[in-house]
Amino acid sequence: MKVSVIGTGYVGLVTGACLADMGNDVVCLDIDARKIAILREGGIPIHEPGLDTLVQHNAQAGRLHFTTDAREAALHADIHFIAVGTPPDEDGSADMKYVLAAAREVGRHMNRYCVIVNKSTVPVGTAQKVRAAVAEELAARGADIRFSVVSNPEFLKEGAAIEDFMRPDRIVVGSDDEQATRIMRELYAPFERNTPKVLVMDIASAELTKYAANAMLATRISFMNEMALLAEVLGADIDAVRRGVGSDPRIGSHFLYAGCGYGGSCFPKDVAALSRAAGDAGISMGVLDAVEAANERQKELLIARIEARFGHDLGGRVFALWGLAFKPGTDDMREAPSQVVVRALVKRGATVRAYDPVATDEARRVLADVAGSVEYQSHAMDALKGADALVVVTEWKEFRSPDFDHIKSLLRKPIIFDGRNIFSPEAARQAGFEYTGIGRA
Ligand SMILES: NC(=O)c1ccc[n+]([C@@H]2O[C@H](COP(=O)([O-])OP(=O)(O)OC[C@H]3O[C@@H](n4cnc5c(N)ncnc54)[C@H](O)[C@@H]3O)[C@@H](O)[C@H]2O)c1
Ligand SMILES: O=c1ccn([C@@H]2O[C@H](COP(=O)(O)OP(=O)(O)O[C@H]3O[C@H](CO)[C@@H](O)[C@H](O)[C@H]3O)[C@@H](O)[C@H]2O)c(=O)[nH]1
Repeated sequence: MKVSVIGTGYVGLVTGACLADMGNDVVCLDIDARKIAILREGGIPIHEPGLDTLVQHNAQAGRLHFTTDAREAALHADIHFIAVGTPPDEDGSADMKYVLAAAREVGRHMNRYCVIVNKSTVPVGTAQKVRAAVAEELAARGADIRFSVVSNPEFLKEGAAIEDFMRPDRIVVGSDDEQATRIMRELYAPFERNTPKVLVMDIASAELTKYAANAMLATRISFMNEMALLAEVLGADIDAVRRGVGSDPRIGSHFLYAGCGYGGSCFPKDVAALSRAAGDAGISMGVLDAVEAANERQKELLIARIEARFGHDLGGRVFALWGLAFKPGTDDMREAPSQVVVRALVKRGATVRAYDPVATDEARRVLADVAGSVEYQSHAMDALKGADALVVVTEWKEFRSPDFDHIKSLLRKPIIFDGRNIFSPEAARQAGFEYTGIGRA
């Protein structure tokens, strides 16, 4: 099928590459000429395992093209995916300006019936706004062309995006139009060879499903983070509690890991946007507000621990920081807890010696305001030299099998603050470390 993907960011690029790999003829559009130039030259602008090969393979096969020309994309496709950003507005609500601009581009140039698919995470009611924007553009040029708008939220996780897209748990399609539903079913038919995956529902329910899923996952994390604080005080171990709780199939074992808070481009903004939308609809969502508040507190936890150990004034101290990305497997720094930790350490006078396997360039850009006090290292061990303590913020695999003797020989003091509970407290203590995890006595 002929597809255009509007917005070649994280979701757009994964969607475009995967749909091309399934045999569709895909044009990816972006207003960012730099991104498109990188893609045309065979590079990719983000770090996502396997994505470079998938993009190159499909581009070479002639199924995946990149353009900044909205007209070219509009004329090419029968299905247009809108996958642009929906960042938080000043009041926390989702900013729809990119989605509506993308819709207008389609309306301005389309020349035949098409399905416009909203893949961006958008509040309930957006499909109607998209429809109105497209209709306005058609009317402005006196064109009488039929089109359908459907909602098809994306559930992929960064770091596992291709696997998530290609082996979905479910594909949610919100549609009130039989022709559009048929086209979407046909597009996703390759995923349904063994089990049905497409859940067709009304548009409002599809739009809300996306926010409800992210809010539920964020709630689990904040719940476990609060439980971790309690476990510490009561002398319990949150990791044992996690295993005990998660083995109940009604609860399940995923997304129960306590740590130094959730980050990323989705949970923080989507929880805030849902709470805001609920407020606008006259519903107060106390649970969601508590989820947010608990996460803000959790991101400050490592600093509180460091202060309790070293005092408020950290002038002259050096901290080794392992992990900058908001989670392993990505170079994404959006809302990363590391940003809170680094800025707080620097504010108190410390120097940060940071290492991340892939996010250093992104971190340099995002943390430019504290550049003078952050030294980026190319190897994990180099970050430790002469540091007062090791602070673990992201649980990259390469940190998981530590040579404690080596770490100890490089640090000025054998102290570890483990913000992701990746080390065994017993092993660390046996090796002579002062070890502090999250929710572990
Ligand atoms: N990142 C994720 O893991 C993820 C997962 C599921 C859903 N989502 C949702 O998907 C949407 C996109 O997220 P993302 O992380 O891919 O965003 P992103 O910021 O990485 O990319 C958005 C892209 O859209 C482009 N763009 C903006 N306006 C445009 C226009 N009018 N025409 C063409 N291109 C335009 C931007 O230049 C940018 O490259 C958001 O609503 C997000 O909440 C994200
Ligand atoms: O048990 C856990 C699991 C995750 N996290 C943190 O939660 C954040 C988000 O992690 P994850 O959900 O794996 O990453 P995202 O790529 O942001 O994916 C989420 O957000 C996407 C965008 O909406 C959705 O599509 C995905 O389904 C949803 O998992 C990260 O900071 C993790 O460190 C925890 O603290 N504990």
